Amino acid sequence: MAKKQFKAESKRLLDLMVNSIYTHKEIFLRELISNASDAEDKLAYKSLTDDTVEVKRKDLKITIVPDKQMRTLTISDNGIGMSKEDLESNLGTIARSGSGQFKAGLAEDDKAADKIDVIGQFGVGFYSAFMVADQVTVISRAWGSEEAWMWQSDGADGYTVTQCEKDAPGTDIIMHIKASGEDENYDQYLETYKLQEIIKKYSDYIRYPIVMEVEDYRRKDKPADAPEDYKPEWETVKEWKTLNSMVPLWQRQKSKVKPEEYNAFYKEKFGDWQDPLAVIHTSAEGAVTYKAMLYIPAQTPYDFYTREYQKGLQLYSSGVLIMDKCADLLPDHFRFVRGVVDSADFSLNISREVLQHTRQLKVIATALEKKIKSELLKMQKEDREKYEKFWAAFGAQLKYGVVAEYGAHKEMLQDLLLFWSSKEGKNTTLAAYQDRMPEDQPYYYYACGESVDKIAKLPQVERILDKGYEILYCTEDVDDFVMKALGEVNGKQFKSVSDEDALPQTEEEKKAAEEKAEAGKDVLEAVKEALGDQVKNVRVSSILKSGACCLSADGPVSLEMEKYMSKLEGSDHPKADRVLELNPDAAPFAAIKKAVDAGDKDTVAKYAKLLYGQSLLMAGLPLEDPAEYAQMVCSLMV
Ligand SMILES: Nc1ncnc2c1ncn2[C@@H]1O[C@H](COP(=O)(O)OP(=O)(O)OP(=O)(O)O)[C@@H](O)[C@H]1O
Repeated sequence: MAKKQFKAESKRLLDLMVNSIYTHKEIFLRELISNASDAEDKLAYKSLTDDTVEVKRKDLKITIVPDKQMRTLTISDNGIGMSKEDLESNLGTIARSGSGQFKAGLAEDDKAADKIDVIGQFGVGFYSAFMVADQVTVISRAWGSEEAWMWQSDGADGYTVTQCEKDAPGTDIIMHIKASGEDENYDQYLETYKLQEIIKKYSDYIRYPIVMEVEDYRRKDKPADAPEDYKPEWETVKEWKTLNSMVPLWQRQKSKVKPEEYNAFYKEKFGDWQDPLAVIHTSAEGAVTYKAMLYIPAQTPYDFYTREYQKGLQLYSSGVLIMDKCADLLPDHFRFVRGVVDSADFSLNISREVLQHTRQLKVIATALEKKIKSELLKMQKEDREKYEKFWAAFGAQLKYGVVAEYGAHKEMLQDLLLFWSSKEGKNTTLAAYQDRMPEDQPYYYYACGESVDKIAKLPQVERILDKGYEILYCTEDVDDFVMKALGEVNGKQFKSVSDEDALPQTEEEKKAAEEKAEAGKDVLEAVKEALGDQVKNVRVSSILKSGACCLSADGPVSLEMEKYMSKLEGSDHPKADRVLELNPDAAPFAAIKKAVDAGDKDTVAKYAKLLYGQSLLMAGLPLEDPAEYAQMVCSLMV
């Protein structure tokens, strides 16, 4: 059976193209400039491969001319140009890419091909002109030909091609800009400031100069014979200006870029007024070829810990901006990193606004994550002061990273963490803590609280310190979760000093504790009865040394977790099972015992509430009835 060809309703197809592919109308300029750059590239390639073509790369340029009176915007190049046939086949057939064919025709070992970077591939970009123009005229003269041709279309009723005059080879794209309406301001595409802005945004790294005549308001030179009361005069001058930077910093050799250049680029591009803490300039060749320039900022952006903050790296393909914040390139724990990634290998979708396949992205993201980690580790080892600055700005983010996804990233992050060390009186890494551990120390110890000072005074801290063991003082809400998520590092587990089994007990110690618990049973029961449901249990403490009491929790929810969750939105948060721990060797225990033995229930209740209140305060939790507590304390004084 004979195969039939698909037919396309070209008018509808064009309409679809113009109205459905792109999200932003301003993209038309990026597309036409990319085409002009491709045309220059093809001519540059020709000059490298054909001795008869004498074109100097430095003479190649792209010119932008807005004309408000005529309502036209003209984009001209002095590149390869198009013959009548080229115009008909390239601009008359939607989705036919002369540039794509050109690229496909280059041999792999073609040395001259390395010097060019053709962008076009889909054969649709040109038609984006109809998003902003109601008529497009293309005047083109192919290189080496004397003839020039004019292609013209209003986008709806096909196109015409007629012969015309053109002085030199190259192409002029003349767009007649649509009239502005209520919904859309087309006039802006005739304003030089807007055109400059769009070019800077999307086409800053096009490798040929993009020039436009712009107005500048300047102070006139002071005349030599100016009178004493001379007032400065201003004038408006028109001058041709190159709008794009051309060579992106990240394409330059690392050794040739000065630190000031890196810093200036960062500040301008990412709107920070402080120099970054570190720059990572890296490239890779192989499965995916890319160049990246990443920065670690010195300060926390004001919205960093809010939902408004968007993570991501700028993504370029062959010097053209594709995405401003590509989130897939950064894991959440490194969301503070700013920077750019450039690769010609991305599978772009037809609008060049998103990427089609994420495989290349994944490869790059994984490599960058490792790079960022090793850069931070290097900073931690070689410039601790700087690292402390980094930690103050973004340490919490790394901790959230440890907790996220059930601890899936803990191995990536654990070496980067810092905690306050009871021994050092400053921040320590886990590795340094482990190096200092006495041989018999069974765990990494940590204690949570509001501040280092307050934690140091917690009664449950005492016996661990007395053993000569170091404690990590944790002052952030998330810390308890971090320790639970870390679980075990280098064969040692994390233990809260408030855990009953924080210090392993010998059989004798266990027996002695059981005996004490048995001996104090009537006190424990009386205190529990007095406190009722406020506590789940009252027990003889094995975590106190000289302190009289403290609060701890049984079960999976710790007091710190309860505090953390109570700050989250919503009302139904899990509560810790509170346990009041009493020290049978401390004087208050004996005082309660006396009251119990005397059958003085009121005094027992008062003492129980006092000890419970103290324990709540030390744990950083609110008293349930502060007035009653104050009264009870006062009553002790009279
Ligand atoms: N200024 C120009 N000079 C020479 N040829 C051009 C010019 N503009 C467009 N062309 C030709 O027209 C073809 C179609 O252009 P169009 O912008 O529609 O697609 P493309 O650039 O090939 O691909 P993409 O859709 O990926 O941008 C190009 O491939 C190129 O051959």
